[in-house]
Amino acid sequence: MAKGKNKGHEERSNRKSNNSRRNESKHSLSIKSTKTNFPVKLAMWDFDHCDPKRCSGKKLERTGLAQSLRVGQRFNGMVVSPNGKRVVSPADRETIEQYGIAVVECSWARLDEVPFNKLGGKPSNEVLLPYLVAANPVNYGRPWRLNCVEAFAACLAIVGFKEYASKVLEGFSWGHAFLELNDELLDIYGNCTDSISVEKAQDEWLEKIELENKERKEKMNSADAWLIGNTNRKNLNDFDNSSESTEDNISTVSSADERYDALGNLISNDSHSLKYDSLGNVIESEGDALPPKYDKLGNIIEDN
Ligand SMILES: C[S@@+](CC[C@H](N)C(=O)[O-])C[C@H]1O[C@@H](n2cnc3c(N)ncnc32)[C@H](O)[C@@H]1O
Repeated sequence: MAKGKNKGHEERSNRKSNNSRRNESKHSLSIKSTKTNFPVKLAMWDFDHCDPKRCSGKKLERTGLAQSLRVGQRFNGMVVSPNGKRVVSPADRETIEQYGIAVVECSWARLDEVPFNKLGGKPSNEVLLPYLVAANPVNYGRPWRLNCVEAFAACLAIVGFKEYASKVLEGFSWGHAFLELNDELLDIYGNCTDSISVEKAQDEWLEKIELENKERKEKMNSADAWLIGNTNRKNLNDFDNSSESTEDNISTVSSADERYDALGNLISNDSHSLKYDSLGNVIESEGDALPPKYDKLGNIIEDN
């Protein structure tokens, strides 16, 4: 089992002398994908928070596609991280070609344990990903909460390396679904010029799917009204002991659980409506609420 280099990073870093830290930074500049011929350098700071069997970052490391970095180890490429202050854009292509991409392999629930400012990337290269929907089995259908391999793939596709994006996802049985689910959006972002235009495209997309969700909700409400009419009929039927019942129909419509793909299409329909807490964890709730609104970090800003 490959151990994350940054497990208990603080105890270790206290023991290190300043000199050895300086040497480590110099050493990092020579990182390359030595085991594979993958044309872009992929790296990660791994905090060992996740189950190694389900961890996409560790899998990439095992197959030689990604390399592990130590906290403080310098990395001059793009750092895709929840600490980013702008979104990645096609303008970052050259940096990626030259220096690569790094991600932070950690748990979404333990972001506060990650020393983002000490990792070793250039602050100006720290970027967020724009709105995209996860296809991995842990967070399927959730916006913004991509896993490490999806984050690498998204970044590669946005800067115009779609083929490399497919290649990095190849080892994952669900990998192709990530590019399919986000195909149109990735093309839209890929045709932008800079971070500002990617954010604008994202906001327009979000407005579009919000409008579609509202329309869908209105349609569902009118379907409910129609079924209430039928309930009256059911009461009459009860009188004459008829076996026909509309109950099943009513519960199907009024407790629909909505999860959407990047196009705003319904992708799952369980027995409850989904709501998320600020970490993106699902909390169950009764009723047919609209999906919540998120900020660019995936935090809920308006819970419908
Ligand atoms: C929190 S970890 C979870 C990793 C997961 N355990 C796995 O198996 O890959 C996912 C990492 O991907 C990157 N990432 C995913 N979605 C992102 C987004 N919307 N913005 C910025 N970085 C993102 C970040 O580096 C983040 O730390």
